[in-house]
Amino acid sequence: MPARKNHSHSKGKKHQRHHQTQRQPHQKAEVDEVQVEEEEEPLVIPAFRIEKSEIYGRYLVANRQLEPGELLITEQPLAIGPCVSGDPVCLGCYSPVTLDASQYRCSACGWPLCGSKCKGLDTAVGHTAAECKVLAGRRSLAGDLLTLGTAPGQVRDLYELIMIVRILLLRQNAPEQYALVMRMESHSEERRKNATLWQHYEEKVVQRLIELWQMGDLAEAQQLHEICGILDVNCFEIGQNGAKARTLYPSAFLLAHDCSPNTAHTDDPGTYAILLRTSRRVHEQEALTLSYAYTLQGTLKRRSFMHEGKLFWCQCRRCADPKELGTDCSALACRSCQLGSIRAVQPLKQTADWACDRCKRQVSAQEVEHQLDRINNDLEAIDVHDIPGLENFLIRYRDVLRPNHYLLLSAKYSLCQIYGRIEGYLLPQMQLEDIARKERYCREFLAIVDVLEPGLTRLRGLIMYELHAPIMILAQIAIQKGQISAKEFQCRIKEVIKLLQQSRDILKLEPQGSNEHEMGSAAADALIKMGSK
Ligand SMILES: C[S@@+](CC[C@H](N)C(=O)[O-])C[C@H]1O[C@@H](n2cnc3c(N)ncnc32)[C@H](O)[C@@H]1O
Repeated sequence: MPARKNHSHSKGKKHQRHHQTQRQPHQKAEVDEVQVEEEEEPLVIPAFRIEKSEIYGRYLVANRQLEPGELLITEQPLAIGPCVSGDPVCLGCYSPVTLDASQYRCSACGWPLCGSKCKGLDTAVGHTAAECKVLAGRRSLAGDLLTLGTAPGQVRDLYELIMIVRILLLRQNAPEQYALVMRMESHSEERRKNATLWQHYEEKVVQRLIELWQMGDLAEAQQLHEICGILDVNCFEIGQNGAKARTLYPSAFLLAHDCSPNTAHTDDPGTYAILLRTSRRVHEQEALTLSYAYTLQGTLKRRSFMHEGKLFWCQCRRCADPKELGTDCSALACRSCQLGSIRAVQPLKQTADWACDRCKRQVSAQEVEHQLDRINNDLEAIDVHDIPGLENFLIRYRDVLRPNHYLLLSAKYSLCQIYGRIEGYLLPQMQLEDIARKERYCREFLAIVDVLEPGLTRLRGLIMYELHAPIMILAQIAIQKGQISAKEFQCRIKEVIKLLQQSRDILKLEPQGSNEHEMGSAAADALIKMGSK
């Protein structure tokens, strides 16, 4: 299943899988002024510049109209490390590992690695000799504790320290890179006011590194808190083909957030470089935006995620709209009148009551939040390959949530991906009604993604690929049975071709070697077989 790519610490949910100018790659984003050099050099207007505002802080603005798909930034990470998820990964390449005794481990520090030939051994983006020395010196406090019997929380806490140690090593070994990291926003002052958050990092990171790991010579407490803040605010979550890491990039961190953004990014599985493109047309003077949160979540959830991790309340057009740009993807069914929809009346006020648009019954935001958490837990408890389980989930909540609700869409997206792909439900084995259901779910999902992540976005590319197959099969069956005319058949085939073309054009932007790129190639092959370009 393709992994979701989100800016920073958006939590990976099972059922939600789902800055460069025209000039050179790796160019710095500091392009405030256009330099006129030699007379014969054509004047190149950089695609964007850095601005500063009271609301956003530093952010990037388009210097001219940008067309969909323009490559704006491609740059290597300043720092990379395991995500804060608790899932053990190889310190060299971030692919999943186990904690059992048979797992290959680094002979010096004892941390699990994918194998002796891991591509990330002794590279700047993997397990370096300097890091190994630090960890080997604390083997009994770190690597040796990573066993099957270790509590998941403790595993998570140990992995969390890796990226912090790597940044401290930058300070010693690459001071310029360290300085770039330390220029990033940490929101330390606001974080300090949140006693629970501050105490968490004080215990889990600061005291551990200074007192237990005896690393006080590399950083004081204040700096460690600063680094924790920088990581929470600026990290990207990346990874391809099962690998998962978090990264800091020298200029991509400057993009402001929007819940329906105008850029999309992906990462190179070999180098972990980010590739950031416009996903749709961006007008001159428009801010360049990406989404720090998963876009297929409701306003209540997205806003609290941003507030917790990034320390701001999003006020974007989508957040301000009770119907979320017309998608209505947070609406609940009213239990009282059974007719109306319950929505946030003042979505920018996080704790304001929600109300039914018919009978006006009010529900507190807290009650809504609890209800959504319960439903989300139900969904998370279902295996992603459990088709009957997911279908039952849709039945159980169809009278509780409105049809476009993000939790229903999440289940539908999982179903779109597994119908046709798992034993018992492979396309030739599927009942006609199941094929038709796959088509319906794909269409419903695509209609929402078209609004929330319009243009050249991976999610659109993936779902369009999923959608082409059921349309094609059902059209073939229908013409064979004489249920549709040749004209109608042609019309459906035209739609299939259009879906495959768009899917190919989007997914070919994904890096070579990624599952998404493979799917783009499959779309291209299917088009060739159909005699189309
Ligand atoms: C990754 S940083 C972006 C760069 C940052 N503005 C700077 O000057 O370093 C994220 C921070 O930018 C600010 N920010 C980004 N998007 C915002 C938005 N839509 N509304 C308010 N603040 C935003 C918040 O302070 C957030 O914590």
